[in-house]
Amino acid sequence: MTVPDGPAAAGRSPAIVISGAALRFGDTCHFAGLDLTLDGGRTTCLLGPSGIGKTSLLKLIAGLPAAGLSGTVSAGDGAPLAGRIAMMAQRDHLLPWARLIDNTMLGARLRGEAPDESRARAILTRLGLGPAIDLRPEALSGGMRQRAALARTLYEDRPVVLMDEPFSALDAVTRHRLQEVTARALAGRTVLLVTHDPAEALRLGDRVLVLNSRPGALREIEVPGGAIPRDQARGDFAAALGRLFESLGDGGAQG
Ligand SMILES: Nc1ncnc2c1ncn2[C@@H]1O[C@H](COP(=O)(O)OP(=O)(O)OP(=O)(O)O)[C@@H](O)[C@H]1O
Repeated sequence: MTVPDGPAAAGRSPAIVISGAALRFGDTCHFAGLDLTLDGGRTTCLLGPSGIGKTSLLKLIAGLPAAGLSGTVSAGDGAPLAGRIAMMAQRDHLLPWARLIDNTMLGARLRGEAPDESRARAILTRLGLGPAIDLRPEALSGGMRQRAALARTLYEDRPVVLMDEPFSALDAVTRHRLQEVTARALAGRTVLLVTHDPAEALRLGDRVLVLNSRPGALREIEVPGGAIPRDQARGDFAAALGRLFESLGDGGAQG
């Protein structure tokens, strides 16, 4: 079987409204008063210096408790967000004793649902992990483990997907190919993707935002034209890349 591109519920991928988000530890404020709406059914890429609070923002949206973090998050359609979000964290969180295919279907098992092995196989094959389906995590390379975590996230088939540097451990060719596979699989969903790779953000993002070192300040970067994943050979891609590097270089400060 094949993996369908985009969600069956593409039209039901809600906007996400974040209000008054803050990350503070004692006298240190990483961001405060941050308001952001993620467009429903579209991909937003978030960049910013290490330690600025990008992962924390993902945790806030996912409803994961974390020290120092506050703010409200709601769905634009007014329905609860619980059960509608899949998150791919920086750490793969693979169970060491479980085969790759069982790690992929872990969420279903934990929820007491019947796992769909043929769908899991199709996703793993599409991510280039077909030959590794029966291996345990100790036998996987770092890049394979990251693809395993990606497979588990895609298997969840949620309308809202949060991804924290999902391709950071991959070689350039595999990264490029999996950006395409992932973009197709997530088309029509509400996606927030954190990355340190400016070209990746411009390939995949309907919107590209930089979280800067002035607490709570987000800067939106004008994106190039073209369908996602965008063609890096376009002239306006290089221009957008220049703007994005400039923004990252000055801490994302608003000009
Ligand atoms: N318990 C804590 N006490 C003090 N500071 C903390 C604590 N937990 C997290 N932090 C700080 O919160 C900040 C935000 O962390 P976060 O992981 O969200 O950043 P990030 O932008 O995702 O970083 P990276 O790009 O390196 O992944 C970091 O500077 C971190 O040091």
